[in-house]
Amino acid sequence: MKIALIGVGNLGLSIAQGLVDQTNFDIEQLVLTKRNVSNLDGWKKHPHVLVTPSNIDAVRASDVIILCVQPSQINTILNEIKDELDEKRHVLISTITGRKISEIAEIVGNKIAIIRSMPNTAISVGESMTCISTNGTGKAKIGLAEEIFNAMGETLVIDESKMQAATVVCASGIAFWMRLIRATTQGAIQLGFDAPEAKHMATQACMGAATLLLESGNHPEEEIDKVTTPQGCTISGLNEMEHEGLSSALIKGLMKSYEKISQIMTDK
Ligand SMILES: NC(=O)C1=CN([C@@H]2O[C@H](COP(=O)(O)OP(=O)(O)OC[C@H]3O[C@@H](n4cnc5c(N)ncnc54)[C@H](O)[C@@H]3O)[C@@H](O)[C@H]2O)C=CC1
Ligand SMILES: O=C(O)[C@@H]1CCC=N1
Repeated sequence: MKIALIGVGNLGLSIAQGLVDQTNFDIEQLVLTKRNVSNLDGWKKHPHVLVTPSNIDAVRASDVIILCVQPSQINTILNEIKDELDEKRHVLISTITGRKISEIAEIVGNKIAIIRSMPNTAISVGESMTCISTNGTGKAKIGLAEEIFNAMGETLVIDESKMQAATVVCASGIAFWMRLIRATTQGAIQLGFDAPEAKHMATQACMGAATLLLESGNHPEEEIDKVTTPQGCTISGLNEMEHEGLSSALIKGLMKSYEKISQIMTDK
Protein backbone atom coordinates (compact mmCIF):
# COMPACT_ATOMS: atom_id res chain seq x y z
CA MET A 1 0.00 0.00 0.00
CA LYS A 2 1.30 3.49 -0.85
CA ILE A 3 0.10 6.06 1.68
CA ALA A 4 0.59 9.82 1.95
CA LEU A 5 0.04 11.68 5.22
CA ILE A 6 -0.62 15.31 4.32
CA GLY A 7 0.32 17.69 7.14
CA VAL A 8 2.06 15.63 9.81
CA GLY A 9 1.56 17.39 13.10
CA ASN A 10 0.26 15.89 16.33
CA LEU A 11 -2.20 13.52 14.71
CA GLY A 12 -0.32 12.90 11.49
CA LEU A 13 2.82 11.84 13.31
CA SER A 14 0.76 9.60 15.61
CA ILE A 15 -0.73 7.89 12.56
CA ALA A 16 2.72 7.63 10.97
CA GLN A 17 4.07 5.90 14.09
CA GLY A 18 1.11 3.53 14.13
CA LEU A 19 1.61 2.72 10.47
CA VAL A 20 5.33 1.98 10.70
CA ASP A 21 4.79 -0.20 13.79
CA GLN A 22 1.73 -2.17 12.63
CA THR A 23 2.18 -5.60 11.10
CA ASN A 24 -1.21 -6.21 9.53
CA PHE A 25 -0.30 -5.06 6.02
CA ASP A 26 2.76 -4.14 4.02
CA ILE A 27 3.51 -0.50 3.45
CA GLU A 28 5.26 -0.18 0.10
CA GLN A 29 5.74 3.55 0.70
CA LEU A 30 4.72 6.13 3.30
CA VAL A 31 5.14 9.79 2.36
CA LEU A 32 4.98 12.43 5.10
CA THR A 33 4.41 16.07 4.18
CA LYS A 34 4.79 19.22 6.18
CA ARG A 35 5.49 22.83 5.18
CA ASN A 36 8.79 22.72 7.09
CA VAL A 37 10.25 19.21 7.07
CA SER A 38 13.43 20.12 8.97
CA ASN A 39 12.28 18.29 12.10
CA LEU A 40 11.25 15.11 10.26
CA ASP A 41 14.75 13.80 9.52
CA GLY A 42 14.33 11.05 12.11
CA TRP A 43 11.58 9.48 10.02
CA LYS A 44 13.94 8.81 7.14
CA LYS A 45 15.46 5.93 9.10
CA HIS A 46 12.27 3.94 8.54
CA PRO A 47 12.35 1.85 5.38
CA HIS A 48 9.93 3.07 2.69
CA VAL A 49 9.28 6.39 4.50
CA LEU A 50 9.77 9.56 2.45
CA VAL A 51 9.53 13.14 3.70
CA THR A 52 8.67 16.09 1.47
CA PRO A 53 7.22 19.62 1.68
CA SER A 54 5.45 18.94 -1.61
CA ASN A 55 1.86 17.75 -1.21
CA ILE A 56 1.61 17.33 -4.97
CA ASP A 57 4.61 15.00 -5.10
CA ALA A 58 3.12 13.06 -2.18
CA VAL A 59 -0.21 12.60 -3.99
CA ARG A 60 1.48 11.58 -7.24
CA ALA A 61 3.46 8.92 -5.37
CA SER A 62 0.58 7.46 -3.32
CA ASP A 63 -2.75 5.64 -3.57
CA VAL A 64 -4.23 6.51 -0.15
CA ILE A 65 -4.13 10.20 0.80
CA ILE A 66 -4.76 10.92 4.48
CA LEU A 67 -5.39 14.60 5.27
CA CYS A 68 -4.14 15.65 8.71
CA VAL A 69 -4.12 19.45 8.56
CA GLN A 70 -6.18 21.78 10.73
CA PRO A 71 -9.75 22.62 9.66
CA SER A 72 -8.71 26.10 8.55
CA GLN A 73 -6.02 24.60 6.30
CA ILE A 74 -7.95 21.91 4.42
CA ASN A 75 -9.36 24.03 1.60
CA THR A 76 -5.89 25.26 0.67
CA ILE A 77 -4.66 21.67 0.54
CA LEU A 78 -7.63 20.42 -1.49
CA ASN A 79 -7.27 23.20 -4.04
CA GLU A 80 -3.55 22.46 -4.25
CA ILE A 81 -3.90 18.72 -4.90
CA LYS A 82 -7.28 18.40 -6.65
CA ASP A 83 -5.84 18.28 -10.18
CA GLU A 84 -3.52 15.42 -9.12
CA LEU A 85 -6.33 13.21 -7.83
CA ASP A 86 -7.29 10.22 -9.99
CA GLU A 87 -10.63 8.61 -9.09
CA LYS A 88 -9.40 5.29 -10.49
CA ARG A 89 -6.39 5.27 -8.16
CA HIS A 90 -6.76 7.54 -5.16
CA VAL A 91 -8.72 7.25 -1.93
CA LEU A 92 -8.99 10.47 0.07
CA ILE A 93 -9.26 10.01 3.84
CA SER A 94 -9.95 13.12 5.92
CA THR A 95 -9.28 13.30 9.67
CA ILE A 96 -10.32 16.94 9.70
CA THR A 97 -12.75 17.81 12.45
CA GLY A 98 -16.02 19.30 11.30
CA ARG A 99 -15.39 19.18 7.57
CA LYS A 100 -18.10 17.18 5.76
CA ILE A 101 -17.58 14.86 2.80
CA SER A 102 -19.86 17.11 0.76
CA GLU A 103 -17.63 20.12 1.48
CA ILE A 104 -14.56 18.18 0.39
CA ALA A 105 -16.37 16.97 -2.74
CA GLU A 106 -17.26 20.58 -3.62
CA ILE A 107 -13.54 21.12 -4.24
CA VAL A 108 -12.26 17.75 -5.49
CA GLY A 109 -15.45 16.50 -7.15
CA ASN A 110 -17.64 13.53 -6.21
CA LYS A 111 -15.97 10.88 -8.38
CA ILE A 112 -13.07 10.42 -5.95
CA ALA A 113 -13.63 8.09 -2.99
CA ILE A 114 -13.80 10.32 0.11
CA ILE A 115 -13.80 8.80 3.58
CA ARG A 116 -13.84 10.54 6.97
CA SER A 117 -11.81 9.00 9.74
CA MET A 118 -11.73 10.14 13.36
CA PRO A 119 -8.88 8.43 15.21
CA ASN A 120 -7.21 9.47 18.45
CA THR A 121 -3.53 9.80 19.31
CA ALA A 122 -3.43 6.29 20.82
CA ILE A 123 -3.19 5.28 17.15
CA SER A 124 0.57 5.73 17.64
CA VAL A 125 0.56 2.66 19.91
CA GLY A 126 -2.05 0.73 17.96
CA GLU A 127 -4.86 1.40 20.43
CA SER A 128 -7.01 4.00 18.67
CA MET A 129 -10.80 4.00 18.69
CA THR A 130 -11.35 5.23 15.14
CA CYS A 131 -14.78 6.10 13.77
CA ILE A 132 -15.15 6.03 10.00
CA SER A 133 -17.84 7.27 7.68
CA THR A 134 -18.36 7.66 3.96
CA ASN A 135 -21.02 7.97 1.30
CA GLY A 136 -21.40 7.63 -2.46
CA THR A 137 -18.18 6.65 -4.22
CA GLY A 138 -16.42 6.14 -0.89
CA LYS A 139 -18.54 3.10 -0.02
CA ALA A 140 -16.49 0.86 -2.31
CA LYS A 141 -13.37 1.77 -0.33
CA ILE A 142 -14.69 1.66 3.25
CA GLY A 143 -13.15 -1.80 3.64
CA LEU A 144 -9.73 -0.40 2.77
CA ALA A 145 -10.11 2.31 5.40
CA GLU A 146 -11.19 -0.29 7.96
CA GLU A 147 -8.15 -2.41 7.07
CA ILE A 148 -5.84 0.55 7.59
CA PHE A 149 -7.29 1.76 10.89
CA ASN A 150 -8.02 -1.71 12.27
CA ALA A 151 -4.28 -2.27 12.07
CA MET A 152 -3.88 0.49 14.69
CA GLY A 153 -6.72 -0.17 17.09
CA GLU A 154 -10.49 -0.61 16.82
CA THR A 155 -12.79 0.91 14.20
CA LEU A 156 -16.50 1.61 13.99
CA VAL A 157 -18.29 2.59 10.79
CA ILE A 158 -20.91 5.24 11.58
CA ASP A 159 -23.20 7.63 9.77
CA GLU A 160 -21.45 10.89 8.92
CA SER A 161 -24.04 12.77 10.98
CA LYS A 162 -22.44 11.24 14.11
CA MET A 163 -18.82 12.12 13.26
CA GLN A 164 -18.84 15.26 15.41
CA ALA A 165 -20.08 13.26 18.39
CA ALA A 166 -17.47 10.58 17.65
CA THR A 167 -14.78 13.25 17.64
CA VAL A 168 -15.78 14.32 21.14
CA VAL A 169 -16.14 10.83 22.61
CA CYS A 170 -13.08 9.18 21.05
CA ALA A 171 -10.64 11.78 19.69
CA SER A 172 -11.03 14.47 22.35
CA GLY A 173 -12.10 11.72 24.73
CA ILE A 174 -8.58 10.38 25.13
CA ALA A 175 -7.58 13.75 26.61
CA PHE A 176 -10.51 13.63 29.01
CA TRP A 177 -9.38 10.21 30.28
CA MET A 178 -5.80 11.45 30.64
CA ARG A 179 -7.01 14.40 32.70
CA LEU A 180 -8.72 11.91 35.05
CA ILE A 181 -5.44 9.98 35.27
CA ARG A 182 -3.64 13.22 36.09
CA ALA A 183 -6.16 14.08 38.81
CA THR A 184 -5.75 10.61 40.33
CA THR A 185 -1.98 11.12 40.18
CA GLN A 186 -2.33 14.42 42.07
CA GLY A 187 -4.39 12.64 44.71
CA ALA A 188 -1.83 9.87 45.00
CA ILE A 189 0.92 12.42 45.50
CA GLN A 190 -1.15 14.05 48.25
CA LEU A 191 -1.43 10.58 49.84
CA GLY A 192 2.36 10.22 49.91
CA PHE A 193 3.58 8.68 46.64
CA ASP A 194 6.24 10.41 44.59
CA ALA A 195 5.15 11.68 41.18
CA PRO A 196 6.52 8.85 39.00
CA GLU A 197 5.04 6.17 41.27
CA ALA A 198 1.74 8.05 41.47
CA LYS A 199 1.49 8.39 37.68
CA HIS A 200 2.38 4.73 37.15
CA MET A 201 -0.18 3.58 39.68
CA ALA A 202 -2.96 5.80 38.28
CA THR A 203 -2.19 4.84 34.67
CA GLN A 204 -2.00 1.10 35.31
CA ALA A 205 -5.22 1.18 37.38
CA CYS A 206 -6.92 2.98 34.48
CA MET A 207 -5.65 0.46 31.95
CA GLY A 208 -6.81 -2.33 34.25
CA ALA A 209 -10.32 -0.89 34.39
CA ALA A 210 -10.49 -0.48 30.61
CA THR A 211 -9.08 -3.96 29.93
CA LEU A 212 -11.47 -5.52 32.45
CA LEU A 213 -14.47 -3.91 30.75
CA LEU A 214 -13.27 -4.70 27.22
CA GLU A 215 -12.56 -8.36 28.02
CA SER A 216 -15.58 -9.03 30.26
CA GLY A 217 -18.10 -7.05 28.25
CA ASN A 218 -19.63 -6.07 31.58
CA HIS A 219 -21.24 -2.72 32.31
CA PRO A 220 -18.96 -0.48 34.41
CA GLU A 221 -21.41 -0.55 37.31
CA GLU A 222 -21.29 -4.37 37.38
CA GLU A 223 -17.54 -4.13 37.94
CA ILE A 224 -17.86 -1.22 40.36
CA ASP A 225 -20.25 -3.32 42.46
CA LYS A 226 -17.43 -5.88 42.86
CA VAL A 227 -15.17 -3.17 44.35
CA THR A 228 -17.53 -1.24 46.59
CA THR A 229 -17.38 -3.16 49.84
CA PRO A 230 -20.34 -2.11 52.06
CA GLN A 231 -19.32 0.83 54.29
CA GLY A 232 -15.96 0.63 52.58
CA CYS A 233 -13.58 3.31 51.35
CA THR A 234 -14.48 2.91 47.67
CA ILE A 235 -18.17 3.77 47.99
CA SER A 236 -17.24 6.66 50.32
CA GLY A 237 -14.93 8.06 47.67
CA LEU A 238 -17.33 7.44 44.78
CA ASN A 239 -20.27 9.08 46.56
CA GLU A 240 -18.15 12.12 47.48
CA MET A 241 -17.09 12.43 43.84
CA GLU A 242 -20.71 12.29 42.72
CA HIS A 243 -21.72 14.83 45.42
CA GLU A 244 -19.06 17.07 43.78
CA GLY A 245 -20.51 16.44 40.33
CA LEU A 246 -17.99 14.00 38.80
CA SER A 247 -20.31 12.31 36.28
CA SER A 248 -22.17 15.53 35.55
CA ALA A 249 -18.94 17.45 34.99
CA LEU A 250 -17.70 14.86 32.49
CA ILE A 251 -21.02 14.83 30.63
CA LYS A 252 -21.16 18.65 30.56
CA GLY A 253 -17.60 18.73 29.24
CA LEU A 254 -18.53 16.36 26.42
CA MET A 255 -21.47 18.57 25.49
CA LYS A 256 -19.31 21.73 25.57
CA SER A 257 -16.76 20.02 23.35
CA TYR A 258 -19.55 19.10 20.93
CA GLU A 259 -20.78 22.71 20.91
CA LYS A 260 -17.28 23.88 19.99
CA ILE A 261 -17.20 21.55 16.99
CA SER A 262 -20.36 23.19 15.70
CA GLN A 263 -18.47 26.50 15.79
CA ILE A 264 -15.47 24.93 14.02
CA MET A 265 -17.87 23.69 11.33
CA THR A 266 -19.07 27.21 10.60
CA ASP A 267 -15.57 28.75 10.71
CA LYS A 268 -14.13 28.53 7.17
N1 LIG B 1 -4.71 15.95 17.54
C1 LIG B 1 -5.65 15.01 17.69
O1 LIG B 1 -5.67 14.25 18.67
C2 LIG B 1 -6.69 14.86 16.62
C3 LIG B 1 -6.78 15.77 15.59
N2 LIG B 1 -7.74 15.60 14.63
C4 LIG B 1 -7.80 16.52 13.49
O2 LIG B 1 -6.57 16.35 12.81
C5 LIG B 1 -6.18 17.56 12.20
C6 LIG B 1 -4.77 17.91 12.63
O3 LIG B 1 -4.79 18.14 14.01
P1 LIG B 1 -3.38 18.26 14.76
O4 LIG B 1 -2.48 17.19 14.28
O5 LIG B 1 -3.66 18.35 16.21
O6 LIG B 1 -2.86 19.69 14.23
P2 LIG B 1 -1.35 20.16 14.03
O7 LIG B 1 -1.39 21.63 13.88
O8 LIG B 1 -0.48 19.54 15.06
O9 LIG B 1 -0.95 19.50 12.63
C7 LIG B 1 -1.30 20.07 11.41
C8 LIG B 1 -0.07 20.00 10.54
O10 LIG B 1 -0.40 20.39 9.21
C9 LIG B 1 0.73 21.06 8.68
N3 LIG B 1 0.31 21.88 7.55
C10 LIG B 1 -0.46 22.97 7.56
N4 LIG B 1 -0.62 23.46 6.32
C11 LIG B 1 0.09 22.64 5.50
C12 LIG B 1 0.34 22.60 4.10
N5 LIG B 1 -0.19 23.51 3.28
N6 LIG B 1 1.11 21.60 3.60
C13 LIG B 1 1.63 20.66 4.43
N7 LIG B 1 1.44 20.63 5.76
C14 LIG B 1 0.68 21.62 6.28
C15 LIG B 1 1.26 21.88 9.83
O11 LIG B 1 2.62 22.21 9.63
C16 LIG B 1 1.07 20.91 10.99
O12 LIG B 1 2.25 20.14 11.17
C17 LIG B 1 -7.19 18.61 12.64
O13 LIG B 1 -8.12 18.79 11.60
C18 LIG B 1 -7.87 17.98 13.84
O14 LIG B 1 -9.20 18.41 13.97
C19 LIG B 1 -8.61 14.53 14.63
C20 LIG B 1 -8.55 13.63 15.65
C21 LIG B 1 -7.62 13.73 16.72
O1 LIG C 1 -9.20 19.40 19.71
C1 LIG C 1 -9.47 19.34 18.51
O2 LIG C 1 -10.17 20.16 17.90
C2 LIG C 1 -8.96 18.15 17.73
C3 LIG C 1 -10.11 17.22 17.33
C4 LIG C 1 -10.05 16.07 18.34
C5 LIG C 1 -8.70 16.21 18.95
N1 LIG C 1 -8.14 17.32 18.57
